[in-house]
Amino acid sequence: MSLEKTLVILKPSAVQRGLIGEVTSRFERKGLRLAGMKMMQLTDELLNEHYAHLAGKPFFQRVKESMMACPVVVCCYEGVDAVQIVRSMTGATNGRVAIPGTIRGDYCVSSQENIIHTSDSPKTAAEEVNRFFKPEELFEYKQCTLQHLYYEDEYKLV
Ligand SMILES: Nc1ncnc2c1ncn2[C@@H]1O[C@H](COP(=O)(O)OP(=O)(O)OP(=O)(O)O)[C@@H](O)[C@H]1O
Repeated sequence: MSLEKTLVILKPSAVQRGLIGEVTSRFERKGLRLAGMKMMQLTDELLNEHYAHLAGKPFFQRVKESMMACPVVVCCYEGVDAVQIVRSMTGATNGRVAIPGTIRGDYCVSSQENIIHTSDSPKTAAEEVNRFFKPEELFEYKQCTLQHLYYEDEYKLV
């Protein structure tokens, strides 16, 4: 168990279909804490870095163009084992085979337009959070003035 930060990108398919609230509410309901969130237009340069592992694939250019179709919403979530939790809530790459109950399983029928990107390991998550957010853009919950909302017992409020 470790306290982790992980990156979620609400892709143009989520933005254009008006699914931002639906998807982010799932992570909030689960109990993950939103540490950072912003809308941004991705660039070819940033996507070459982010999707470097896809560089040899026939769909690489098409995926990059899809990711630049409109601004995306980039989120950083924090929680114990957050990387694995978010990844399991995401579901398989192809929305047609992703299990119902997962985000891709519930909201898409495509491999490419699959609603969200989520970091796939703690190492990748650390790199991706660093790629998309400056440290000052992330809220540190340990400085939260309302920590009793999460840890009432430690604050002797119950
Ligand atoms: N066969 C394919 N056809 C079209 N697009 C694809 C295909 N495979 C992957 N992609 C696109 O490239 C993205 C990255 O592919 P990857 O293999 O890293 O999948 P993933 O880890 O499930 O997705 P992500 O990294 O976005 O969370 C996918 O999310 C999808 O948008």
